[in-house]
Amino acid sequence: MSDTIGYLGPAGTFCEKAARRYKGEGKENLMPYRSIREVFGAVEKGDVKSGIVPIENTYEGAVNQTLDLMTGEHNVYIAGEIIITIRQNLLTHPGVSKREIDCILSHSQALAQCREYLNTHYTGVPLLEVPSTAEAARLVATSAETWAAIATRSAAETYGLQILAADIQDQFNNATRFVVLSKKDAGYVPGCKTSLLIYVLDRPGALFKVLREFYERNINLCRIESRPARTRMGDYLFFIDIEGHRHEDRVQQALAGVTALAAVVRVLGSYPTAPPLSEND
Ligand SMILES: O=C(O)C(=O)C[C@]1(C(=O)O)C=C[C@@H](O)C=C1
Repeated sequence: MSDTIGYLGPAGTFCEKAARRYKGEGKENLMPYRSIREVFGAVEKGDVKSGIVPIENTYEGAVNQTLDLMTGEHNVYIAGEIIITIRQNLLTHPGVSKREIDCILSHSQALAQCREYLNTHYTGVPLLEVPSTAEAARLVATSAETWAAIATRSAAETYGLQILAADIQDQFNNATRFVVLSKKDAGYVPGCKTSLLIYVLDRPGALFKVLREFYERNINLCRIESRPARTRMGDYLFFIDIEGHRHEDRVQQALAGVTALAAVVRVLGSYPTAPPLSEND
């Protein structure tokens, strides 16, 4: 296992780029997995020391599969995060022209981030969701000449494809936040955040009272996201990120208050807040 990092592969994904960036170029020992679920499983089984998975994008929002896996019994924690700029490219076999393309493959998030571009330039061309951008590139390289992939520049090099169109994402400052999964979260350092999973019974003011526990202790909420509780329509789980480490007194007091109010409170992890995107990222 050593210090291997599992990531959503194959080689050439944005997840791989995030893993290399997080550990520092040349220092990483990476292991690709076919799905986000397999990365969770590898961390839980101890096959890898940590794993990196995408959790939200500035344009398309949450990576729902990651959130849903966080609610499962995987017994892994968030121990870190990193944000990288996402530049999507349209890749084809060398020599293929725009009018020859009859199917475009990519990860659902990548297709969504290029929705307007595709509607404008490839109206009516079938879109095919696959587990990652690099898997899309690999499939194009080994399949029909007239397929195209939305993927990274490094995937073009890895799979011998041309970049027919670069930077096709609809939003220029497109970025994705990735979280680092581990069997334990990070120890206290200044500048941490804590991710929580909270389930409250459907009562007037229930969520307000939970949020008030943070407000009254001057704890800033930096994210709140809901996902279906998969019980009945209108029942939700809340993913809340707060500033502060779970070992800080004010956070512990707030969590004690929330625990008295909510049906479920799970600390997903405390970890250092990612540095802001660099200009030349
Ligand atoms: O498919 C990849 O290359 C990934 O790293 C996954 C992923 C995602 O799930 O959001 C990461 C960044 C991009 O937003 C597109 C896809």
